[in-house]
Amino acid sequence: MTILIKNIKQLVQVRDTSVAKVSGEEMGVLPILENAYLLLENDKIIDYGLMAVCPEATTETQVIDATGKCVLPTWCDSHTHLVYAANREQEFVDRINGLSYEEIANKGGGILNSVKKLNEIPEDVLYLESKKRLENSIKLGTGAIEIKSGYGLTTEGELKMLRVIKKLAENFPIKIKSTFLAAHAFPLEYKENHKGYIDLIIEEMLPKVAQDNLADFIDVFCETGYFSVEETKTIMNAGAKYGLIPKIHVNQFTAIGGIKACVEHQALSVDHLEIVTDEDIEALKNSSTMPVALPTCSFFIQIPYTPAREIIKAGLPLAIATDYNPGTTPSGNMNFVVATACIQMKMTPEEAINAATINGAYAMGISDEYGSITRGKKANIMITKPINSYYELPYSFGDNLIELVILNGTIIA
Ligand SMILES: N=CN[C@@H](CCC(=O)O)C(=O)O
Ligand SMILES: [Zn+2]
Repeated sequence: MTILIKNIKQLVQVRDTSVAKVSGEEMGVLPILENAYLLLENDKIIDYGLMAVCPEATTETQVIDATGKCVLPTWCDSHTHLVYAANREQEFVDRINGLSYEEIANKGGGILNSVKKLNEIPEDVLYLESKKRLENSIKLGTGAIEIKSGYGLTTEGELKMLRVIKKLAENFPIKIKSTFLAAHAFPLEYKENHKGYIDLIIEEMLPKVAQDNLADFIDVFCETGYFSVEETKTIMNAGAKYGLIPKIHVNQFTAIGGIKACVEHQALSVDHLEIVTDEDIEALKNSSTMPVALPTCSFFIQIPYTPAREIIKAGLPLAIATDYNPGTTPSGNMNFVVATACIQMKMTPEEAINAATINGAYAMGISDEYGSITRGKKANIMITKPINSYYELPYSFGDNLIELVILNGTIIA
């Protein structure tokens, strides 16, 4: 199957030479071609260039006229919890009425609320609920996504979540990476017995996850009141024995030295970073760990935004992702993430789009195949509605400007 997209107003994030990620000042550079064409063959990007040298379409070629429209690589959403049983809208109202995330968690809400519901829901219903969310994310332009477990906190519950993620990966054309997050919270019965729960993760859950090949990454909620830095290290070490690379929730509410530990354990990414110290920034310099900001989480639960300007000024890369989950971010809309990054974190549209594409792909270990318009990469692209320029993506926040999504060279939505 060959698709030729013609008359593209702006072909965005075009890179002749693939880069793994962009850092510091490079983040402000977003290569574009104006009045361009893009040629896709089967599941790959074959060619692109200016309309002046656009190839002739054969009779088998499907031609799409993108006059007035922009074409971009699909979003790479590197941090989600989209497999969950039910919404938590009561907590949303509790927060409006003055309770904090911590106070809600202490009342039995928060993660443990989702855990109870997850362990009650049948696996097929969990799949159907999750599938709807994934379909919606795809419609909004997401073409690669990471999904975590972490609402089971029992062996069966965690495996159930991971099996659902695996089934989504088998049934949908979107690229899915899976993360084992049993260390998301301590179940009530282990509140005073941290070692007991960590032993359960390491001795019972991890071998089963590995045996059934259910995860690519391992995650821990490294935070005051959740998993300490020492506990996080123990779990990262255990995961490493099964080849699971760490991608860690850290510095959401407090800075406790977790970032340095993650870097020392070659974490692929450190995610959240709403609270960042100079030591954290130093630890990230010259490392291969991608900082990941989750701006719509900050928006929804009204906590500080990740200091993007400080991170970029230090020469570091930055990715942005949704954090799609029922507690802190009930939205999988990467367009809104890009807009929030620009509006609240003062990222330029160029920086935000780099953060949501090539750097997001890096944070899932897939930037050799996803995250830019590069010959040989996967044909995962999106076409906007007619717009003045790609600036309108963050500018028209709240509108869906994505008209067409193509995944693996097939028109999806
Ligand atoms: N902070 C930890 N985990 C999720 C929230 C989980 C929940 O509240 O259900 C997050 O990334 O924001
Ligand atoms: Zn998260």
